[in-house]
Amino acid sequence: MIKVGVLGARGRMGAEVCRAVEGADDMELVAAVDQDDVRDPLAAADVAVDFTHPDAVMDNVRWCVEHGLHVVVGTTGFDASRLDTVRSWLTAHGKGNVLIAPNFGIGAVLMMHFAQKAAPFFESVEIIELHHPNKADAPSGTAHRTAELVAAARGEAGTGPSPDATTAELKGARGADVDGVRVHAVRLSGLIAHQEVLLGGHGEVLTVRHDSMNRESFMPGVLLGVRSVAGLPDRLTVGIESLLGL
Ligand SMILES: NC(=O)C1=CN([C@@H]2O[C@H](COP(=O)(O)OP(=O)(O)OC[C@H]3O[C@@H](n4cnc5c(N)ncnc54)[C@H](O)[C@@H]3O)[C@@H](O)[C@H]2O)C=CC1
Ligand SMILES: O=C(O)C1=N[C@H](C(=O)O)C[C@H](O)C1
Repeated sequence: MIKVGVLGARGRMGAEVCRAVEGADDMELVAAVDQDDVRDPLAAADVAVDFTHPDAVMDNVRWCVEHGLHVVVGTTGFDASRLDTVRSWLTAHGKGNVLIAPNFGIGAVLMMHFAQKAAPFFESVEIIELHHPNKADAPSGTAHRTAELVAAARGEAGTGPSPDATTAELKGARGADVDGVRVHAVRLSGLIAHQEVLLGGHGEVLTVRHDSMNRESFMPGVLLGVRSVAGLPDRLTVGIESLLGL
């Protein structure tokens, strides 16, 4: 039986995780913690799951690593510097692994994988992510990671930069620049989480799109992460691609 604690338990995702854990035959929910709650009940867990806020997640991960817990992190906002900081905490503390994934949706992970494979074959690649208007960060962690993966694949293949003749731009019109890939963020009532990767070539456009229709869709990936984190080969794993054999 895997004992699970949830950080952000009263949030949109955290509440979904609590339900999923309580519905899993091989898991027990031992702690459900939210803002201003004491974290001590988490010490009874084998695995902590964090779906909080980019401004809160680092202190939560630090606390969990210091208490020897495995941590599954869905909260976004991780850059290379934050990942290096987590690595330093893991080096200082011998127990526990950390799995950080900007998206636990199986379809979304496949979208990122397909985009990474296709990107070197097209002259232009841009990303449009679309989310509910209650989202705190932009662009999304998924779009940021997709852009990083696309840029790395294009770099390895020697694919040049996407052509862009823009010389007069209203600030923000061309979106964010992530490793040379333009990322555009839409915030719209009625949406949950959606992303399109647009790949343009000579006389053709390939669109890779994923739609998360509800937050339950992320749970198979989250539960896979909870079941897998203890046995991962590295102390820190980013993304669940390796858990899916990609
Ligand atoms: N990796 C993935 O598959 C997914 C990641 N996310 C990410 O998860 C995060 C949360 O998203 P939502 O659940 O929609 O947000 P939300 O705002 O609905 O929930 C966040 C919860 O965390 C709580 N919280 C804030 N600071 C805290 C702290 N220091 N300790 C404990 N709890 C704290 C809040 O009170 C709130 O209940 C965001 O970063 C979002 O981008 C969201 C969906 C899927
Ligand atoms: O805030 C959300 O809702 C989501 N956040 C994650 C991200 O920033 O990529 C994952 C998914 O897009 C939903």
